Amino acid sequence: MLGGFISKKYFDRKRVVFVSNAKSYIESVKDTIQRRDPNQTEFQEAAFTVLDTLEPVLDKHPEYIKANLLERLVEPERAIQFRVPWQSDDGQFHVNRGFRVQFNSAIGPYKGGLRLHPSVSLDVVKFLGFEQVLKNSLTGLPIGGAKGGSDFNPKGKSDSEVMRFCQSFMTELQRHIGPDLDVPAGDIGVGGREIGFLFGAYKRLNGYQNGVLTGKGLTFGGSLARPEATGFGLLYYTHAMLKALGDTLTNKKIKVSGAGNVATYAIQKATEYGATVITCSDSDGYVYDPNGIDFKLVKQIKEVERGRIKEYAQRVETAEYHDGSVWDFDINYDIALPCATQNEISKDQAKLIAKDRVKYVCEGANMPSVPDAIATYRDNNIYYGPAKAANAGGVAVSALEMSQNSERLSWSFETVDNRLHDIMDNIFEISEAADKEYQLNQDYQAGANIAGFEKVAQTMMAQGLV
Ligand SMILES: NC(=O)C1=CN([C@@H]2O[C@H](COP(=O)(O)OP(=O)(O)OC[C@H]3O[C@@H](n4cnc5c(N)ncnc54)[C@H](O)[C@@H]3O)[C@@H](O)[C@H]2O)C=CC1
Ligand SMILES: O=C(O)CCC(=O)C(=O)O
Repeated sequence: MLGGFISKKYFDRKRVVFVSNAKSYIESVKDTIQRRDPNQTEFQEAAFTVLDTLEPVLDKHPEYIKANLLERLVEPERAIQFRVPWQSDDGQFHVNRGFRVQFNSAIGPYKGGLRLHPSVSLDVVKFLGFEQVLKNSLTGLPIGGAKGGSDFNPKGKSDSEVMRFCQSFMTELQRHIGPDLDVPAGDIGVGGREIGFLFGAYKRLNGYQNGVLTGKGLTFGGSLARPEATGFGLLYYTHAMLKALGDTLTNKKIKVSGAGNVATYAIQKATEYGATVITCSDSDGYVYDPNGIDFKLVKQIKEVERGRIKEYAQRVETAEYHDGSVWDFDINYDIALPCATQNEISKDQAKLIAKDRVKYVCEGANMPSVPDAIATYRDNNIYYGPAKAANAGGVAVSALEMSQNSERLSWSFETVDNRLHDIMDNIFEISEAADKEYQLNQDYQAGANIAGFEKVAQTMMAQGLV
């Protein structure tokens, strides 16, 4: 069958690409990405990491090559950039950039978070949007992929400044979103406070449509267990992986990075499983507590007081604070759960993870390990749970929030949490099944990419030239 495509020509504007097989087709798609957006290094990292694992699927489905499916998959359906003017408390006028990348709507309305951080750019939003497409597919729920945000820095801003920014941001974003069109939620720098301000601004312009955002407050359509979902889901996934490998979380020593939404609830659930979380961090430094990090205190300092993690060590006698990255801290432990940000683990830091006898790395943050770090895990027989599988619990419960909004009912915490647990078990199972089907030797990263891709690919094929 594949022979039919040998020497097939694709006419790509002025270039002629000879596609002889799956491998050269993938290389030609990577060339196209590089040629179109040479400076989008984070998007390239996310896209190439996925493309490099799809060769066996294309060998099995040469019709995807004929349909030039990968080139369509890596091109967002729509990328919106807009001006966000706002006024600070001292009366000065400021302008930030807003983005929404609506990446793929094959299997449902666009869905994905909004990030407020100075590093946000079209590149970052595209990498996150691309990851979201396959992640959302893995949840088994009917949601397409998107991401958005702004280079606005919420650090040190007053509540009024954050509110005025959110109102201005939504003044533009509102024309592009809707309960059946595109449903944003939180991400770095966007939690319950920001979603409330964004929802209020949307409502003033369009009336009450509570399915337009997720992560809402419980009094206006939010779901119980959404704040906990990403962190809890990460531990349900990790638990499923360890179980499949004949191991448990009990008495394991865990390093967590970050001290935000994902990290806080990951620490809580890990502790409930009988593990000890010995670290957490922010962008200045990390806390080490051999007795186990108290998630309630982290939440109080970071979410309520909006302070720095340094303050944790000032309040807990057994804890130490150090400037720098938690991944440079040399101590033996069992499991690494990066929950801060992209590319936080370099190749050298991955080597230290291996030296520190870590057996498992499961990602709460999006793309926290650089490609060379992932290769280092593989070389050292460290089992690796990639972000798009391990952190899918947040968006999964967002989709359950959409269901509750549609039926105008609220489910109990237990109902949502049980469904989350089932979804995370299923994500591990389908990733493992793809790993076995394609004989990948316990490569759960490739397994997740393939399982997420197959549903989107089949759907895009069924929908014609989309
Ligand atoms: N909130 C959610 O539901 C989901 C979040 N994620 C991902 O999880 C990660 C964390 O997001 P959230 O917890 O929601 O954000 P957040 O804004 O609540 O917390 C982020 C935390 O990371 C820390 N941080 C930022 N840069 C850092 C660095 N370079 N080193 C150490 N710490 C750093 C911040 O100080 C903050 O404590 C991000 O990669 C996000 O995309 C993934 C899936 C869902
Ligand atoms: O809940 C959502 O829609 C967004 C979650 C998210 O941004 C993510 O999975 O990275």
